[in-house]
Amino acid sequence: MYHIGFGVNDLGVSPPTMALLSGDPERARLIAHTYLQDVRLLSENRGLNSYMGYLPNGRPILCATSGMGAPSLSIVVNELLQVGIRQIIRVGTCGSIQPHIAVGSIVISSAALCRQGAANDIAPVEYPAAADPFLTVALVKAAQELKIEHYLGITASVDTFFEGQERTDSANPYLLRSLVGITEEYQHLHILNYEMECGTLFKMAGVYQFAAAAVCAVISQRTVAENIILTQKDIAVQNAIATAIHTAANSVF
Ligand SMILES: O=P(O)(O)O[C@H]1O[C@H](CO)[C@@H](O)[C@H]1O
Ligand SMILES: O=c1cc[nH]c(=O)[nH]1
Repeated sequence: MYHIGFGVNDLGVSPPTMALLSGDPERARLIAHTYLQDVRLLSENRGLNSYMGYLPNGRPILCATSGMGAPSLSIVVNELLQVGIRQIIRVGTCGSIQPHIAVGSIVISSAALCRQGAANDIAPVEYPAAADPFLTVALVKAAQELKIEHYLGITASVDTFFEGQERTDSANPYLLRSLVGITEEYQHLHILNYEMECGTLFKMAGVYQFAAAAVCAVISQRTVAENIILTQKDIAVQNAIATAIHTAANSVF
């Protein structure tokens, strides 16, 4: 495959059908090398690092990189489907927009408000961006079993980290009028968090007919400040990874 840098022939006689998909290539590497056995690097093409390995129960699984944002994710997901992947769990990071959702916890997305241009090339704007219910319940069950603080609800997926998430402490302090107050509006709509991939992933799942779910580590608390809390990022990410791995290891998907 041109972008992900590997093909079905690189996946052996019993190829994986599930992928854990991270925006950050370093997270894909961390998941593979911390939790999987017999790990093999498949490709580092364009920084879209992909690894294949085995869960303790012998199940093969892929750890792949989406890159940041929906255009890159849409290419990677399309190619992953072409090599036989049928279940994708996004293991991401996000910013909480609700006061009770603290940094360090995780958000499991039931659906997404999809404000993403790439998704409009794949499905009408009104098309639902819904997570797979079975995979999502499995994530919740995993977080419960691991006693990880978790929240289930709607995620806002947008195309920009700064303007689209109403950040003004950046190179561009001037927001479009249509974006001023959008976070408060989303709070009233009971949206839990901001990130940049789930909406397009979920719409692709509906159109391409595969199962998608997402668990994101909360690394900023937007009711308090705009910045990322680096001191708690590692624990938050570990919580999201552990939840995804527990789900993959205990599910029959
Ligand atoms: O940590 P990842 O998975 O990249 O996810 C989040 O982090 C990036 C922005 O910092 C965006 O991709 C956003 O969705
Ligand atoms: O605030 C945040 C944190 C991570 N990723 C996002 O998109 N936003």
